[in-house]
Amino acid sequence: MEAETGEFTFMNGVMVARNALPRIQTRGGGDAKSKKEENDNGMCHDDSGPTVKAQTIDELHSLQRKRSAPTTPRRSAPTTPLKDGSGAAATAFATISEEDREKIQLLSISASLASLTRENGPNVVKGDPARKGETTPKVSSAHYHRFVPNLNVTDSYLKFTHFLHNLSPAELYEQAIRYEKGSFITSTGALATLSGAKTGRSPRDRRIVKDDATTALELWWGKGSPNIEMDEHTFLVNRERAVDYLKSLEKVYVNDQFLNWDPENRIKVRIVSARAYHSLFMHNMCIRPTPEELEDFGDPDFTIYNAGQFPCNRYTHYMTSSTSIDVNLARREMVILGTQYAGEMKKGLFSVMHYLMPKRGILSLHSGCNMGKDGDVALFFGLSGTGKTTLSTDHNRLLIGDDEHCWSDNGVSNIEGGCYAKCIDLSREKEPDIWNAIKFGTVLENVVFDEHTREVDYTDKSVTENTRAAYPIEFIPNAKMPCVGPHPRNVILLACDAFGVLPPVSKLNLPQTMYHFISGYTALVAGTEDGIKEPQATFSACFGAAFIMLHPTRYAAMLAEKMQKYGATGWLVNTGWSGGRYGVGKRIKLQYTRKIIDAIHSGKLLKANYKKTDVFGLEIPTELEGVPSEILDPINTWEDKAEYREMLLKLAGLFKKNFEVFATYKIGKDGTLTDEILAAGPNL
Ligand SMILES: Nc1ncnc2c1ncn2[C@@H]1O[C@H](COP(=O)(O)OP(=O)(O)O)[C@@H](O)[C@H]1O
Ligand SMILES: C=C(OP(=O)(O)O)C(=O)O
Ligand SMILES: [Ca+2]
Ligand SMILES: [Mn+2]
Repeated sequence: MEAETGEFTFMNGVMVARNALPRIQTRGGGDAKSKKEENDNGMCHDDSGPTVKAQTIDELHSLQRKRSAPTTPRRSAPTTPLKDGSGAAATAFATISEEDREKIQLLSISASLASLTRENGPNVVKGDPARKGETTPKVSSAHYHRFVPNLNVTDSYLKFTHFLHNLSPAELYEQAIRYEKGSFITSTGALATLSGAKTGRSPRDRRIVKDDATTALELWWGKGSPNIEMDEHTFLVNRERAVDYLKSLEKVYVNDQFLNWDPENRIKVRIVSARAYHSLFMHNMCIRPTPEELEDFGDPDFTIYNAGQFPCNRYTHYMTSSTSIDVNLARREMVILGTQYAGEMKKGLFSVMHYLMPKRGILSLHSGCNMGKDGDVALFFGLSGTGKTTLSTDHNRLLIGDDEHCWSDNGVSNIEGGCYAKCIDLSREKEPDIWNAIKFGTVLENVVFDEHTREVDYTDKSVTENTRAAYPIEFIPNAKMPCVGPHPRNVILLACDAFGVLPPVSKLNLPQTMYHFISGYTALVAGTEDGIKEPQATFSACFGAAFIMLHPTRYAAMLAEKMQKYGATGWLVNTGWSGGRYGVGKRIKLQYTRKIIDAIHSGKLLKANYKKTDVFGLEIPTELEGVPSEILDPINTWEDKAEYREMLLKLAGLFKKNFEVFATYKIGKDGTLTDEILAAGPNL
């Protein structure tokens, strides 16, 4: 069989075997030429199915994508007045046309990208420059606000800036995979990305504009404050640098979204960024507008310029590294240079909320939040890695949010629209809801995966220990939508005590709750290398000193007032070590911590028998269902009791020392709470 050797040739466009085997007969058999309905040119053809409705390849491709339908039914403005003269009134009522809406959006985005020293906003065009024919008609900003020809024209003035506005996750996947190195789809459909050299926040590079008028007086400055100052001029230098960088690119991503599920206190945010990864991250983390809300978005209340791939200029005043995260409250803008860590955007906006909300009498909280079926709400405060995300994600309760909340007279509301979970050592068994949330749409930062199967190895720390997953809150099956709830019943303060001396759970009175809230203690282990490392105590006021804008006592006073008013109970939960310090003991089993949390929620723990510990004076339960009784008092778990005592006193001393700076401040209007709070600390 010659044909099987693959020797074919073309002859007058017809493929024949070289040694000219008899022609293969077409379906139907017999003499083809005798059948009228078949071609008579002697060529094979395939008429087995219906044909496509396109004449060309381009046409075929254009058939594939359907234009997103306008979501709001629009009343079109009548072109001619109606006979009864109602035409004018009808025109006034009519919503604006699609075209005008588009122009308003273009102008708003052009204004966001405007240089402050040169021409007005740049010429912007919506769509991907790589996909010609899919962009909207180019609209020059000159059409709108430059009636006099500007002779002082630069090259950037001549350039059109393409922007991709609120792309869908699918579109952002395509962008990331096509244009950003290190972007891959994992076996469960998540988008694996790399955040670059920075895999965590850079608090020492975070600067806030200090002006003479308001911020100098209002904000917390000086010792202990996270707010490192910068002047307005330097901010503008960095802003110009970021904007120029963004405009020099082929295209930028623009996200228009919301913060805060409380409709009365919702903030409109715009994020301009250079990477699809950043756009998808914020799509997941902020509240996603409905198509209708997006059409009526208008101008944002706050704008982030994320030029993280580009460094700041070290010759610029105040700059101490190539990274700078700058917040200007008066301009309602934030600039990011020299770091691509996406958490910087999320936590930057949180800082802004820590300023805006208290001004309205609303308390902003660095806490997770969930709610039982009966409407009992719990807050979970704690520094990074203490368990806010893990413990607020509870299969038996409704998740309101994992990290940032507001507590107003109406109850609690989540600031965000998504969660940002740590994934180091993540397991399906221990944290099934987070595990299952890592699917299509989720951003997976800095994880390591099998190059072929794309299965993620959550134990691998090759890139960083701070591996993360960012997903929309709806990816958690029992998310509470909308993410709001009534006033909290329990306020749980989480500490990961690597000294191993704090009890797994203590019931706190109000002054104790305030003492521990202001202290904001946790102890993690410095360094991730092998070998035993000394635990490092961290005190971060309000469990979020890195994000608060006002003096800690301002938030503490509001928390005390609200807890008192609504009768919430405070708890201190140690999610850290038991049976010895880090290196000797072990981290308390997540299973036990969950039992403790369950008993707090159900109200059972409130009714338990308690005894008081010495030094810290904490009320600890003697028994708790599902938890071995001996671990409830940490001294039982230490082999060497003298060593325990030594460690306990050491930690107590660190608490005392940390609190010294707060001793001079008064809390509450008459300051009555202050003495009680001071007395609520450890006794040495
Ligand atoms: N007993 C425990 N309680 C809470 N978390 C624990 C416990 N033991 C281990 N962990 C792990 O500690 C980490 C807590 O991190 P996370 O919940 O993301 O903290 P946060 O949201 O406060 O930054 C998770 O990786 C979790 O699996
Ligand atoms: C995103 C962060 O928060 P957390 O670790 O509390 O989840 C962070 O600190 O960068
Ligand atoms: Ca949503
Ligand atoms: Mn978290």
